[in-house]
Amino acid sequence: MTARIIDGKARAAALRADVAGHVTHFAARIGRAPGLAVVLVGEDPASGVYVRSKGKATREAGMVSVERRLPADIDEWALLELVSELNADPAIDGILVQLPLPSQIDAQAVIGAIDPAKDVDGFHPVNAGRLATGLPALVPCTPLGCLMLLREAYDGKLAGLDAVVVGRSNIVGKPMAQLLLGDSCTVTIAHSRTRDVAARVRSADIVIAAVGIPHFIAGDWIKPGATVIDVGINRLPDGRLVGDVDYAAAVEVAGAITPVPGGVGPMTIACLLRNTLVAACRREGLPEPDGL
Ligand SMILES: NC(=O)C1=CN([C@@H]2O[C@H](COP(=O)(O)OP(=O)(O)OC[C@H]3O[C@@H](n4cnc5c(N)ncnc54)[C@H](OP(=O)(O)O)[C@@H]3O)[C@@H](O)[C@H]2O)C=CC1
Ligand SMILES: Nc1nc(=O)c2c([nH]1)NC[C@@H]1CN(c3ccc(C(=O)N[C@@H](CCC(=O)O)C(=O)O)cc3)C=[N+]21
Ligand SMILES: [Mg+2]
Repeated sequence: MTARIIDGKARAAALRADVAGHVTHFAARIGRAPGLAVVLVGEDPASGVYVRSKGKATREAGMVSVERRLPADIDEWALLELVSELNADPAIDGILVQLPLPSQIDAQAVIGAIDPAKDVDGFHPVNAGRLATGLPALVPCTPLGCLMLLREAYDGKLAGLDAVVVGRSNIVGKPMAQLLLGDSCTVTIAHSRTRDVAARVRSADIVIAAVGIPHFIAGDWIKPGATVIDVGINRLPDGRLVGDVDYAAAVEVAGAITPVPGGVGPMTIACLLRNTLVAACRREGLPEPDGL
């Protein structure tokens, strides 16, 4: 049996179209479109590509896109100054500071300086705490996109499933585990000190791979019929983009699997637009857009 391929690109296009519809209503009601500011420090070419594609997607959804570029050697206070300027700007509903940041800058200090109401990445400790305690939050885009794909794959019935999240970063692994717990999965978080990752993965109905190592998850680790969500984005020396899962092997065992590219990545960008719309509605006192 070969796995069903989960088409993240198509699901993301549908979400972006839904967001665009809500943006039209927002603009008619409020007299302006939601605004997203993306801050890029330095000239990392891969980051430059993401920032440009985010800007294009933002404009296509009818929102205002603001790009602020700072040189790589800037000091932390200059970045904090820019963040407070964006916090105070009424036309800006969402602020994303592209990570990673150069080593002279304390990323936690910068994230902590963003107004939690504009923190569309969901990285601020206030949003992480709200997610962990079940309060309304801005939820990190990549895990939210994964959850949307899973809810669709299981027709909303995730309760009681065994999920293993490989990776415990603040931006992917930890919030992913919180979201799965919120949908009543039994959640295991594996990381670099886990004694037998393969055994954990073999027991899972749902596998989330967020490690950053190509082919880390072997095909014979996958329980037959399991759903595999591959968050990894790894550039090989030959230029190919691959995930963290040995896709060719896993696709023969899994019940459903996300490809790279075309899986989680496009969902991340669509969820960023979704979060910007949600932040804008909350800031303007409008009801939450439904169906997103
Ligand atoms: N598709 C998308 O939209 C996005 C994709 N990504 C991609 O997802 C991947 C993960 O990103 P991110 O969470 O930021 O990465 P981090 O490097 O922050 O975290 C990697 C995690 O993997 C764990 N890990 C490393 N080696 C092993 C090992 N041998 N066994 C088990 N666990 C291990 C680490 O454990 P420990 O904590 O112990 O060090 C850590 O928790 C990357 O490929 C990244 O490019 C990221 C964001 C968005
Ligand atoms: N503050 C912050 N927030 C982020 O969300 C953030 C970040 N910093 N730093 C970098 C990572 C990475 N990330 C991706 C988003 C989309 C794709 C994506 O759309 N990928 C396409 C392929 C793109 C290509 O071909 O290069 C796909 O998987 O199909 C990938 C990676 C967001 N990140
Ligand atoms: Mg780490």
